[in-house]
Amino acid sequence: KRVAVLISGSGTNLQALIDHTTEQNSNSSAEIVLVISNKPNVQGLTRAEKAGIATKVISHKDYKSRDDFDEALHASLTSAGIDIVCLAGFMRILTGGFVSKWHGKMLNIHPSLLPSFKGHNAHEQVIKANVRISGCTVHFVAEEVDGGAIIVQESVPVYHGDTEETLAERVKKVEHTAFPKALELVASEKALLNSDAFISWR
Ligand SMILES: Nc1nc2ccc(CNc3ccc(C(=O)NCCCC(=O)O)cc3)cc2c(=O)[nH]1
Ligand SMILES: N[C@@H]1O[C@H](COP(=O)(O)O)[C@@H](O)[C@H]1O
Repeated sequence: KRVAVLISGSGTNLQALIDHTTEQNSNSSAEIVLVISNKPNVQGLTRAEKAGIATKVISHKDYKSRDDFDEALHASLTSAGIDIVCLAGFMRILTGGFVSKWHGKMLNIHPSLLPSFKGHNAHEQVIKANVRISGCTVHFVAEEVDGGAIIVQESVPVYHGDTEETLAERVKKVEHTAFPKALELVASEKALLNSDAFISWR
């Protein structure tokens, strides 16, 4: 399956996906052929270039509306013959129109155990809630932000005195195994999204 990864920043999850799909004995069903960032000069673009993967910057600032931005995104993905889209630290909310075109073909990684702690400040919410376990969730992207069907989750302990930084670092380690695992399940069609809430497992 031809995979595009959408990023906005450092791209450590992108790197984990690259390492997994290019490792010989992973015989992965997925091949990353395109990386798109909505921000220029981010480290994730350098990671893609080093791996010989095509890159593109589509800045939301160049578009009048969210719909226009999403349409440009969709055009790039379809012209590259993309089968699966991975959001890896991509920080733009996508319109329902775009999401529906990629139903069951678009994955996102979120740094909490959904459905708890949705939104862009998950670690802050986790620390404030004084929970003792956190982790990451890879889910299909639905119109409701962070509300899509869950594919893979991995947990980590939360320690007293943890800061957002110490927690983020511990969570990122398991993100880098969870995302490749989820991509493999979807690319090999072991995990299929039938309705927005349910996944069928083959
Ligand atoms: N429709 C849909 N689209 C998404 C886009 C990105 C992400 C990644 N996780 C994200 C979760 C939250 C945000 C957020 O609130 N950012 C601040 C507002 C930025 C903006 O104005 O766009 C961004 C990405 C998930 C989703 C999703 O679950 N559903
Ligand atoms: N979606 C969230 O944004 C961060 C992206 O980090 P990176 O993959 O760009 O290093 C990760 O923590 C991920 O959970």
